[in-house]
Amino acid sequence: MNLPYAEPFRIKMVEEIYQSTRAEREQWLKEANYNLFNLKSSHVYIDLLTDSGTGAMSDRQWAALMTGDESYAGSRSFEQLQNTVERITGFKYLLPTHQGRAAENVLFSVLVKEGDVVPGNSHFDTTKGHIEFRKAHAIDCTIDEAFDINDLHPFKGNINLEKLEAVYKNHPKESIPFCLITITCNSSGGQPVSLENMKAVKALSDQYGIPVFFDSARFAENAYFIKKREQGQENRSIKEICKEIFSYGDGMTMSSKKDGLVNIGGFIALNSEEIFRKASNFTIIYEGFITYGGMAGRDMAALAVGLDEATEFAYLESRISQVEYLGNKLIEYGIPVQKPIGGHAVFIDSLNFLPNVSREEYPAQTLGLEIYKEAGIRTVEIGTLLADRDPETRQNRYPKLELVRLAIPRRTYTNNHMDYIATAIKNVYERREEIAKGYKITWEPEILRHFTVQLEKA
Ligand SMILES: Cc1ncc(COP(=O)(O)O)c(/C=N/[C@@H](Cc2ccccc2)C(=O)O)c1O
Repeated sequence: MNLPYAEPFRIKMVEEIYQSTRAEREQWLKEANYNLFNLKSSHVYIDLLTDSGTGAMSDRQWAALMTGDESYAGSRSFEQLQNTVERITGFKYLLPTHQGRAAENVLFSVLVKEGDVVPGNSHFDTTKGHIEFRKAHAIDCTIDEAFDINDLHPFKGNINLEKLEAVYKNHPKESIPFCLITITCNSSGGQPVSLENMKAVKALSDQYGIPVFFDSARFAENAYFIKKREQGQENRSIKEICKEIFSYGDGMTMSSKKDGLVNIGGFIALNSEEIFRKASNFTIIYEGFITYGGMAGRDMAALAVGLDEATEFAYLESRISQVEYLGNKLIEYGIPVQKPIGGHAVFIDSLNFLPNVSREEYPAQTLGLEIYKEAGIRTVEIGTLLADRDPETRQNRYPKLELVRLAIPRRTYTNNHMDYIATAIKNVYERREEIAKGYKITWEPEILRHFTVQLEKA
């Protein structure tokens, strides 16, 4: 009999988590203005709000913390990180930042100006926010299959080359600073981009003289899907595939809080010395000197180890199998989810789940609140709230998919927790007809409203 899969690690430290009653949770939601970001972590039993910075570090990463070099300039830890980034990505120049959106802020301060357009697959919230904040426009060229949750296309993060070429033809080259490929594609459900598509995007972009950058938050998970799903890749190592991925780009931004396996950190990595020099000035203004950029030496040391661990097949097989385990349980219960299951999260289609809640009353947010009430599980809305209002018309932008994301932190929960989550969602699904009213906004900020929006029952 074949031996079953099991984690390639054992647990050496645990952190207590707390159960609560439904009555307590209903009160806490009211106090939180029905925004799950406002809950105290001690009021959350299983936290699926994000996979960003919420994973567990390894013993070797904790050991690396003790060796951190906190020198202001020329830190040994920076050198370790720089060598690791170059070895994995091939990019020569490195600028650390305190997290991913800081890397976007620095790089876009150099490359993005008012009136520009930035095509790509689906840009995620802070990335789009940093483009629109500069009065530029993000253009989503994702393949149409990505928006049919039942279509089993293996690479739903792919860019439609006709859509991309139309952008290149309809806008002057000077107003297209770069094409951005997000790997994996968070907004379409943690869906990967194939090597073939990356290669074709790079060739088309070279033809029009447009640079290509990667938003690389979950690049290792993308490489895993390439190895498992793309013809001819099955015998290559994750690290070999990563090197080829980045060979199709001119640079990258990175939120190390995901596939860096650390709790804080980000970076920019580039081949262009000119862009590096210009971005260095903004790093000094916004983040810190260019050999630490808002990160402590110890965090850079832990990140150097984390990047090596995150690009190992055994770890990725374990991490992604757990997400798939939860996704398959929900599919077994008949719950509408984005398929194939994403790399870092399971995404529930709230429009199919709650047909009686109108889009104007934020069905995905409504479902997330019901799941919390049911079992103390925190999720996040990836739908109209996250999509923000149109910068010009200030009208709600209704995305094709109205999703509740169950983001699974790395090396943190067991499959018992996955079973608990699946049962809780099944319970809500069985009473979905009773849920007919959603929520309305009582206050929201100008941009990136989903983090701080305040709501009340409609
Ligand atoms: C593809 C991609 N590119 C850049 C960044 C910015 O990186 P950073 O500034 O956060 O380090 C992110 C952040 N993604 C977080 C954001 C979030 C959303 C909801 C709840 C909590 C957090 C998430 O998906 O969970 C990302 O996904």
